[in-house]
Amino acid sequence: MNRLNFIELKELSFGYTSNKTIIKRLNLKISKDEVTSIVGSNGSGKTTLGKLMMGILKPTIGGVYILDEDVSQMSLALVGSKIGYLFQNPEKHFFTNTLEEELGFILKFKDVNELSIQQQIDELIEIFELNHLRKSSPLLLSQGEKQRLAIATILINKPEYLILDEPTTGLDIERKRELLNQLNQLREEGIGMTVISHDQFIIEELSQRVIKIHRGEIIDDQRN
Ligand SMILES: Nc1ncnc2c1ncn2[C@@H]1O[C@H](COP(=O)(O)OP(=O)(O)OP(=O)(O)O)[C@@H](O)[C@H]1O
Repeated sequence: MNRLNFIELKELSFGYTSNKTIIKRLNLKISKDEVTSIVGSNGSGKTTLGKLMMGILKPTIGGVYILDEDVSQMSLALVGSKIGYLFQNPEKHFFTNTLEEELGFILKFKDVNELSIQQQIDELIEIFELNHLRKSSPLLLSQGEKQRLAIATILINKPEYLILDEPTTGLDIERKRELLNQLNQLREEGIGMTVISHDQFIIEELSQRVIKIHRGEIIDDQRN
């Protein structure tokens, strides 16, 4: 397997305040060819790590590199064109009145014509089985529908890689299976993924590599 490093962390350290280090000198290479799960107990630093990987948070020491490019030198929009980030709370993604508007929003700011916007919206609505909800308010959807819409809004930007923070929160086993199928389909299309999760089902079914974090340090790194 070609394990080209997609994301690399070098001596990465971070604290929200100067007196408490949350991420401690992490060194890690993440390949696009396998799904990587990041696991660990509450408060171990998983979400913080995900936000550092996206450049949403800035390291105190060390750095994050996407395909050898220093994330601190990249705009959030540029990082966002390469990596789609699913927030722990999918509602953080929504700010329009209907599901269709939500999906088309980003494309309106790019040089994309109306017909192409509509085609891309229709395609994602089909994949994520949201057709009956086109005119619904994103905030009124069920948890599973919100997760699917949030992932669809990320995919419309055509990222090469996804970082998914707790993608199965609030989903029953049937909805988890549906999401798993959709994520596996994306993998087959060549989209890489890191999944931050407590959910044993999604970790076991989706990932080939499991990294365990404890108090901001890697304490285990296993491949299936
Ligand atoms: N904005 C913030 N300001 C200050 N401290 C924070 C902030 N966000 C998180 N923390 C602290 O950083 C530590 C790591 O939090 P983080 O959310 O990264 O953990 P986590 O492993 O994702 O937890 P969980 O599994 O509960 O989501 C915790 O002690 C948390 O209280």
